[in-house]
Amino acid sequence: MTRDTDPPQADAVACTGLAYAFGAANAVDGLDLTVRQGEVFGLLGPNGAGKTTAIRCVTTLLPVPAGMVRVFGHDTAGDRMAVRRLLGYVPQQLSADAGLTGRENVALFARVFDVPRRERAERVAQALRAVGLADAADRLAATYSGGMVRRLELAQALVSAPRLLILDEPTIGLDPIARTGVWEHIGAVRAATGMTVLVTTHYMDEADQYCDRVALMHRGRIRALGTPDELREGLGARRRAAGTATDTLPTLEDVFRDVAGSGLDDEAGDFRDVRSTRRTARRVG
Ligand SMILES: Nc1ncnc2c1ncn2[C@@H]1O[C@H](COP(=O)(O)OP(=O)(O)OP(=O)(O)O)[C@@H](O)[C@H]1O
Repeated sequence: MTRDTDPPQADAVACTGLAYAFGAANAVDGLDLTVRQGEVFGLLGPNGAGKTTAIRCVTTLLPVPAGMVRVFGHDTAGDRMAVRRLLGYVPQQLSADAGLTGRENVALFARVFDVPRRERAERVAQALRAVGLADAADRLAATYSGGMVRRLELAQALVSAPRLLILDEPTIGLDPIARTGVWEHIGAVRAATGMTVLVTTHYMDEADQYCDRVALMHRGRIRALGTPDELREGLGARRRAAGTATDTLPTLEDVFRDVAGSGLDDEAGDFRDVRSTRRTARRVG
């Protein structure tokens, strides 16, 4: 599904030399990244790797001080509104209002995203159905479980029929069944619409199972990129060459550790990262 205004064959996301610093700290440090149309792309990396900062540049919520970001060929710097119309974003932070019903929460997003008034009621109902919340639509969000809240936030992002859905740790703090539920609903919408998905996650099993390609980000840059199989086989080959191969094929977590090294345990992340992760986990848990 392309639109007339899109440059032909444009990638869903193309970042070239993207850099973003908070004061003297380079959160994103020369990021080159391409997300192809229609794929589910996983951005992985330890706390503080720069994933959220990069994603916020793609969504236009942060400016792009250095480098370039294009979404379906539209430059985020020059064509901000065109980019915003193309994407749906589920941030780490809570975006649903506990004092509104599920339907009211989604309707609010429909208004903000300029869904035509005549279509709004049906589009809201459609988004709620797509995430399995039709029966709970008229209950206050305060009564929802953590998994239902996350699916409600997904419906909020889907109501504008985005061509690119960006999810920042969509399943953090959820139990395994709720996690599967979130991914199944994403998969069903994707199968119906061909939507592209860019997701960050710390769950390697999810990346392995649901992502077409993954990129491992560390200290502001991409350190490894490929399908989960390619990454595993690549590490296996390096281990064979070094004479350290074992009988079992490496896991994606092994690849992650190989790329991030000791930075995984003690160098990356800070108080802000921990606080943000815990806050998210608490409210959805
Ligand atoms: N508002 C901010 N002010 C100052 N520093 C920030 C801010 N936001 C992020 N940072 C710093 O930028 C770096 C990248 O953070 P970012 O949140 O992008 O990483 P992340 O990979 O998304 O981490 P996590 O997995 O914990 O969400 C970190 O060192 C972080 O401390």
